[in-house]
Amino acid sequence: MSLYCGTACRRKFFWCYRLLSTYVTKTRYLFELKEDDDACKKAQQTGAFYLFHNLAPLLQKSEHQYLAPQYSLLELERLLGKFGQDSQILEDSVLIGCSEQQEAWFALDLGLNSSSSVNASLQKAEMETALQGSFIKLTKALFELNVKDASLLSTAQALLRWHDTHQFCSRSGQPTKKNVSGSKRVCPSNNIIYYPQVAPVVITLVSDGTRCLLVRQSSFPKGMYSALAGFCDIGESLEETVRREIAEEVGLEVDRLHYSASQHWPFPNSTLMIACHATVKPGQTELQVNLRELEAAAWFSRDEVATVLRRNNPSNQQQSGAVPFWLPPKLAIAHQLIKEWVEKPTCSPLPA
Ligand SMILES: NC(=O)C1=CN([C@@H]2O[C@H](COP(=O)(O)OP(=O)(O)OC[C@H]3O[C@@H](n4cnc5c(N)ncnc54)[C@H](O)[C@@H]3O)[C@@H](O)[C@H]2O)C=CC1
Ligand SMILES: [Mg+2]
Repeated sequence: MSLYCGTACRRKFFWCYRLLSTYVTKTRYLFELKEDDDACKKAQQTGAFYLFHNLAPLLQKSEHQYLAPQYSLLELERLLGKFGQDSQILEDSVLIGCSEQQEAWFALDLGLNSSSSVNASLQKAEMETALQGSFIKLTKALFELNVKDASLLSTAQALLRWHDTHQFCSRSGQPTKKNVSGSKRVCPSNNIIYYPQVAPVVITLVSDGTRCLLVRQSSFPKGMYSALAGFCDIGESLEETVRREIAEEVGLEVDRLHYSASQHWPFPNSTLMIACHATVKPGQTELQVNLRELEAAAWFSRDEVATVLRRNNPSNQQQSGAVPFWLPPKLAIAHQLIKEWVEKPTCSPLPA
């Protein structure tokens, strides 16, 4: 189908098309690969593969950061052959994106118990030697990856985990079958389609106008404080979740709130973090911390938070002993929310 609406406006639309073409073409190519098994199999022939072992990505350490190596199908088949593994395991790979030149990117886990391969779990140490890298937990590696790799590997891990934990139909109990791209699983006995799940979570930086509220869960790394987060309950709007979570966890009522940004977050499962700023009424700031949810919550001044942001490295702080807390790393949306508040403390909010 033509992308132009007619000869008269061809020139004008040519410019629009030229401006959008890379992104639109890439998006439509990925859509085709998700829907069409044959096209996706073909794309694997020229595609690149990222490797995992039990959900830990294969990484190579360069001077200052981790790099995620890519392998061609041919390289992968050779490697599998070397380990006496048949290439059926490739059926477990999932599509995670593509380059601007339409080179499709896939992820494959060599350590999970595969449904399609007899001898699925390959020896981790032997693989690492052959691949000249290490399978490193994403929780450890994420913050030392560049933004592109961090995002790709987060997506890959979430998708691989979802397939690993959703291999059976919850209605019939029969094994479900993954399509080639991994965008869905289907139960052959009743045709129920299962799509990868994402849980919406709101993360809110609460302010009383001059201070912001930071909280700690006992599961956080020592000394780290963050914005207040919570899963959306079924039936709730985003605004309702923000109001409920703030009331539940610290006993405050939201006066105004506004949306800031969102982020896919792979821990502990796939969540969509929806980041907001909220204000409470001045004079209604007394905290009643729910100790079943939080270990601590406190108000911090803009100066205190700005100081910690400037030197946000827990080991430095422990050495100097000068700053009692630290904040989530740059890649986390909590960091962006806090930074936004420090830089623009009086952005115009909407009523909740
Ligand atoms: N990217 C970032 O900057 C940050 C991300 N987070 C993420 O936000 C998420 C939610 O924060 P929490 O305060 O723990 O949520 P929360 O305040 O809703 O409490 C967690 C509890 O909610 C219940 N729950 C309801 N629906 C759930 C679901 N779909 N999955 C798991 N538990 C569910 C469970 O009982 C669980 O123990 C966490 O997974 C955390 O990793 C938290 C802070 C910063
Ligand atoms: Mg919470």
